[in-house]
Amino acid sequence: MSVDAKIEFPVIEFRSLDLERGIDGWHRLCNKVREACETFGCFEVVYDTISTEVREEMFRLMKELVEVPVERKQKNVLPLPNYGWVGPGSHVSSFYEGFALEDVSNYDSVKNFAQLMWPEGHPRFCDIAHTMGTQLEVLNKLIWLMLIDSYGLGDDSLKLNYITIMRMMKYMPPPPGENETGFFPHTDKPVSTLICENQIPRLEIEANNGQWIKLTNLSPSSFVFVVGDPLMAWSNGRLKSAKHRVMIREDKDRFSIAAFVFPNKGTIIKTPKELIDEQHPRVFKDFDFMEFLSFVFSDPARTRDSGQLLYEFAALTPPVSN
Ligand SMILES: O=C(O)CCC(=O)C(=O)O
Ligand SMILES: [Fe+2]
Repeated sequence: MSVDAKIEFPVIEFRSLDLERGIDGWHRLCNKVREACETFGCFEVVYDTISTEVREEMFRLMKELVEVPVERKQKNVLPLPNYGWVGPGSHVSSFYEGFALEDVSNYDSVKNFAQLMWPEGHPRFCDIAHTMGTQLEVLNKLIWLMLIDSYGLGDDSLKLNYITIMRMMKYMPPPPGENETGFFPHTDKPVSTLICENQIPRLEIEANNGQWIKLTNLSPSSFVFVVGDPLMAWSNGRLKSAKHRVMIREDKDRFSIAAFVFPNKGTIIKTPKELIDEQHPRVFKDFDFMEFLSFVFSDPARTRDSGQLLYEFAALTPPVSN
């Protein structure tokens, strides 16, 4: 993929013949995924199990979604702060609009969302959003499994009860001649995220040297996997939560979809003991995910650069080696 100044952003192809646990191809993928997540905190995954037809249809339906009256959009409220409908001119940016579909792999939950937006119902939206959301959940699980295998851990070491929240976003073009922040720089607070866009490349990732890498050439079958703060904590700081942002330019509307892994109430984020030793002393305390979210969304923490919030909330100083 083409990137700014010679930093090679990882592109990993998930061919179905390599996706059998234990075979050589699987181990090669595990190592690549781990290396990408340790170096960049994210990578481009080429995954054609989610068909381009479903994906394109989803973006077409999102164009219908943004046309529903504001009174209906306002009904998209989630119990989590800052999730739910966020209209243009919010804290995110003047040019952003986002909806949140809670528990997207659960058909009834998708139906409830559709009923709020289209009181007469919208079976096509339900089918496509549920299919896409469920497939994104499967892809995320696959990537987690690769991370577990690459560290030689047991299956239970990253076993959480969670839901997948699918955020559907639109970025409007800024005034002519201007380059604008569509989504401010941040690390994700859910455990991990998969992002895709309607072929309008505007996502940027911060590399270790502080340089922003523009993801300009994602394939139509690609998704961007992003390590969130809790996954970084789980891995004892080996995996990096990637700072990312969306920079928009005057031309077309950009639509994107992000599938976030949200642990259920009461979930404790805990580093497996196998990832702690003399060389890798424990960096973060165990913490309750919801308490971390409350911290993040409490003032004044929310207004600060989010790249440091995990450290402020959970870092052990000094790190401990047992
Ligand atoms: O729209 C995008 O590509 C990214 C959105 C994002 O980073 C987020 O919702 O956390
Ligand atoms: Fe994000």
